[in-house]
Amino acid sequence: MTLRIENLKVGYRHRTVLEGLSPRPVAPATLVGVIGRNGAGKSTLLKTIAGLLPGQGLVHFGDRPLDATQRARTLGYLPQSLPQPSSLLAYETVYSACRAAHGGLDKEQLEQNMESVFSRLGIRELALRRLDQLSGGQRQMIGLAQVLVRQPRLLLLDEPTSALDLHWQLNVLQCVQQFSRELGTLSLVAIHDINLALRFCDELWVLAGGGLLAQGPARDLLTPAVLRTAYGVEARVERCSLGLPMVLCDSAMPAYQP
Ligand SMILES: Nc1ncnc2c1ncn2[C@@H]1O[C@H](COP(=O)(O)OP(=O)(O)OP(=O)(O)O)[C@@H](O)[C@H]1O
Repeated sequence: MTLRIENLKVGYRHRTVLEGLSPRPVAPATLVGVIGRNGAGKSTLLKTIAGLLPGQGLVHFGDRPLDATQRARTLGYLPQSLPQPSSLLAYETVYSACRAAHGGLDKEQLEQNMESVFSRLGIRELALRRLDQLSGGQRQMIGLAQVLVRQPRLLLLDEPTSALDLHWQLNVLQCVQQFSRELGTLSLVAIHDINLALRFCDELWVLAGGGLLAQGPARDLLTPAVLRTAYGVEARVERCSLGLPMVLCDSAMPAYQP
């Protein structure tokens, strides 16, 4: 299903964060990286699409508005905060998320879904550990498992790699990419690591100055001018030995205001 957003305004009671947001429609199975400096509005945008903040404008998924019913059926959202530590086992929290999403499945099917998510993410050894005895990064992986087990058609991930080491950062992006391709899931991922975004995302949305500064294929979009405006940095975009673009930052511009 295609995501269509037109003239979207998002923010808080006394503060508009993004206005006139009209990205080109996004096709199913696309992995979109949402990037921009701190405070650019990445989380606010994802929360609005997730229905946690009111927004003005049009958000359609497929041929229907993304309303509460549609969200309950199609959407998976991972917030920036990690799952709260509790005495529950990791397995139990993922199982509850699975039951909530797929109430009609029998026990065997539910267990198959669970098995598939734990082994895809490579976290089977965490299944029987209590959440309050896991590290921050391990809890972030369990949070992701709680979302992926629902098999959402629209996946919103707010900095899913913020607590992860190099291995797990790659692992998560690889899983999300594979998941998007296999199930046709459309994923929006807010992310700070630009090179990770360039490596895995099909398309980037660059937020800056209260709107969408740029949108396009990840491998062509970023230029020194875009990076200067979006982040206030002097940067180069070079090709690595695989021919993929890589951003190298040289300096931060002093007293930068977008
Ligand atoms: N609850 C709130 N009430 C009022 N303003 C808020 C609230 N939460 C965030 N903001 C403001 O909205 C703007 C966008 O914040 P948001 O969290 O969406 O940015 P972000 O791009 O996700 O940043 P980061 O990369 O730091 O996570 C910021 O100026 C922030 O101060």
